[in-house]
Amino acid sequence: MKILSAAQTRAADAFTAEQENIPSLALMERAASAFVGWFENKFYTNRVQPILIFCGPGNNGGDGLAIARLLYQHHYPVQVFILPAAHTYAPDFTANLQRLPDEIIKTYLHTKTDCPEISDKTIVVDALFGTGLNRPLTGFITELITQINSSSATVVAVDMPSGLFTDAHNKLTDCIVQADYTLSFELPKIAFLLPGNARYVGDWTIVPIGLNAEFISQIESPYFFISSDIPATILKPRPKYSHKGTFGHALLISGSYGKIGATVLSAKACLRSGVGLLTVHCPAAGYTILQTAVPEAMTLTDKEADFISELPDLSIYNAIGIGPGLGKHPATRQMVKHLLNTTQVPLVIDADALNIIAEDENLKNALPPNSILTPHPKEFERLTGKAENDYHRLDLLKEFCQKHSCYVVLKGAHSCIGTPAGAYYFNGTGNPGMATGGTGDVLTGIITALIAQQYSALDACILGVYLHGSAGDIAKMEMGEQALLASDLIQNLGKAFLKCSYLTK
Ligand SMILES: NC(=O)C1=CN([C@@H]2O[C@H](COP(=O)(O)OP(=O)(O)OC[C@H]3O[C@@H](n4cnc5c(N)ncnc54)[C@H](O)[C@@H]3O)[C@@H](O)[C@H]2O)[C@H](O)CC1
Ligand SMILES: [K+]
Repeated sequence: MKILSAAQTRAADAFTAEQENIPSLALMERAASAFVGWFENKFYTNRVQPILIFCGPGNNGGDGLAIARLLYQHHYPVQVFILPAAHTYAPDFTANLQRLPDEIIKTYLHTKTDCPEISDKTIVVDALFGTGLNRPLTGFITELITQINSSSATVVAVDMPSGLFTDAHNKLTDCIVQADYTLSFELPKIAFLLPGNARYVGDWTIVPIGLNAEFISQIESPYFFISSDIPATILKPRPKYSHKGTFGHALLISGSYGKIGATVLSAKACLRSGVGLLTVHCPAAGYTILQTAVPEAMTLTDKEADFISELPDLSIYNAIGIGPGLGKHPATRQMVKHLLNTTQVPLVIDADALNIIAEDENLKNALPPNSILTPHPKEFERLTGKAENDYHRLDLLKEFCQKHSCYVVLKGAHSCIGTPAGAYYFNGTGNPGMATGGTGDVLTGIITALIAQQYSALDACILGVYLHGSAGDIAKMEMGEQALLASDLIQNLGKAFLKCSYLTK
């Protein structure tokens, strides 16, 4: 699914209104009724809690007024608070103000003293500003927002938490609504996918309002959100007359003393992701562990007991994953250097292999084209230097991928894949239960298996992060978040593949 900027969203809005002959007021009504549908589902038993709806002067405020009318018609106790307009109110705002039933109490807010008390039991609907925000909020509005944020009310933002830019950096000092929920229209916003904005956006949901699909498919955007639509088109069925040679032979270079568990996790994930054959090269100390824990994998041992110092013959492998549990012994560093200088097979690089590469500019420049790097934010910082903010980090991601012709999976709540073409793909699956040791090793195994099966680097990254998160979500349904282990992801990879394959039908 494409992610549009604020300006592109406005264009899609205008195009839909014009081409489909839908007045913008009708589009606003769709948005309001989609909001109310979601709201009733969420708070359906509740006709007692007062609902305070704060409306700004633009179309976001217009949504708020339409929402107030619809909720009132559904017998919710709503009150409306209206900000003054600097110049004029948006036409659809005015139209909805005229349609507001007289029974709804409406208050114009001019100064802080006009602001209502916001008790714990209240639901606040934030319809102050949406995608039209064009500068940080100032003056009396910030006092109102501070009051909303310091209350214990449940805060629901319409389209955007007010004060948050849709696609640009906010300063830490900007005044922004801290919503518990954000209900947004048609497509996710970039701002929802960045870790620094989590405290403003809360739990976000997208509802369709029927913007013109053709227009959206034609518009150029470097940003994509991975929901089931993309992976379902990528996943390839296994042909009837296939054999293990059809699905590639992967090599996993992994492990050091005390970290053979990472190798086991990565190897199992690789095997559970459809690879034809897997060979693991590990320190000699890992031999019995691997042969026992992962009998399906062939095991090659290093001459060293506790770390990896040498490379096997690489000529028979069509995918190489390196890094989980590797350690940074000087001999291991040499091995990594040797690998980068001798192979043209794209690599899947994780953990200490990334750290070793980060410490040597020559190694970064030696990355085989189309390699895939899977850093967490700290490893990414070692590779590129410190980012000033989330948007700057996206710039660094793009620069790195372009400079080194590689793909980077920047891991996080919405893992972001950067590509050499300058695109960004944000993942939509996964949950906080996956923030536990070993889940990264599992991802390396999955992506390595997909590369071995001849998926392109981009498809392997997209399908890999999606299945990884989906396996986590399936595991969460059984055991919640706290008890979730990396092994549970492996256990549920089969179900994640099945779920994805049903969507391809
Ligand atoms: N996306 C869609 O398809 C639909 C969106 N809808 C809703 O419309 C808003 C966007 O509305 P817009 O009128 O463009 O902008 P806002 O309401 O967010 O605000 C514009 C309003 O505010 C003034 N302003 C901007 N920044 C500031 C500031 N820092 N301080 C004070 N005032 C500011 C600006 O000058 C305007 O007067 C979108 O989010 C949806 O909620 C449609 O309802 C349905 C279709
Ligand atoms: K809002």
